[in-house]
Amino acid sequence: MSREANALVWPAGPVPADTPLIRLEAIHKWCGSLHVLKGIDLDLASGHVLVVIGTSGSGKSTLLRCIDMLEEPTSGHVWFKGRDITDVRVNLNEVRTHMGIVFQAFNLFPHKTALGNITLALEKVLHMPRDQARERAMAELEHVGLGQKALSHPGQLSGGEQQRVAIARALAMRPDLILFDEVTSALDPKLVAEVLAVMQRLASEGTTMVVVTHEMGFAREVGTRLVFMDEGVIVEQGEPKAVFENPQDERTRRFLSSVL
Ligand SMILES: Nc1ncnc2c1ncn2[C@@H]1O[C@H](COP(=O)(O)OP(=O)(O)OP(=O)(O)O)[C@@H](O)[C@H]1O
Repeated sequence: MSREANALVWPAGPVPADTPLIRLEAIHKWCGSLHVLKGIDLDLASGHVLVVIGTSGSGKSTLLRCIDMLEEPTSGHVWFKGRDITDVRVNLNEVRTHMGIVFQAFNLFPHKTALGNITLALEKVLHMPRDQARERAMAELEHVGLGQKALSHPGQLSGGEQQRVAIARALAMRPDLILFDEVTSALDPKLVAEVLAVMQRLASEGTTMVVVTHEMGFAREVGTRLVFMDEGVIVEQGEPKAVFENPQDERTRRFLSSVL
């Protein structure tokens, strides 16, 4: 059965107060003969900023993409607000309107303005009337400090500004959480700080976020929970400052001493 043909109603009624926003249960992911995720269990409550750090190729981005099922786990379950979204009856397009994702590549339409890119998403995905969509898009551009650049095209914006437009586009959908997949990795170092500052502001406003990052300062200072991955497993997790100051596992110690 194709998922798009499915019409399981979302969300499935009231969610009990103690249900985690996201629960990953025994997630395995194979890519051909490569065992990329080797049994991931993870709960995330609303309001947290979960930072995922680790060695290159350890499976961080794959883990992130399993959360919104852009990568389908080979086995295991992903629960979102108490519903198992690995269930083939769930319409993933519907689920994804509740989860924003921002990638390393900005994925903006070059022929549309910053405002037009966000308005279009609201019209197409949420079927919002144009005037209302423009109003919300403008508010989100102001939110990320780009109100003055609303009518600029992506080619007229710096990489940092384009990424902030992409963040505003994700915010405009009013998702329950936003996934950030190495969003500063392609940026000129001097533009990284402006994007991280926007993310820090969102965190301080209580936005639930999962952030795959190589920015250790951000991970330590802004994260409320930290996961360290190596070779497809979560080696260590905890409160970020505690993990940075007193890593328990030798692999975490080795990694932190190589990057700090
Ligand atoms: N679709 C795929 N097909 C084949 N191999 C894949 C696929 N997706 C991921 N991999 C492999 O899985 C491993 C984990 O990749 P992933 O991008 O999740 O790691 P990462 O921790 O985010 O790495 P980095 O920090 O370098 O971006 C890598 O060896 C990668 O080459």
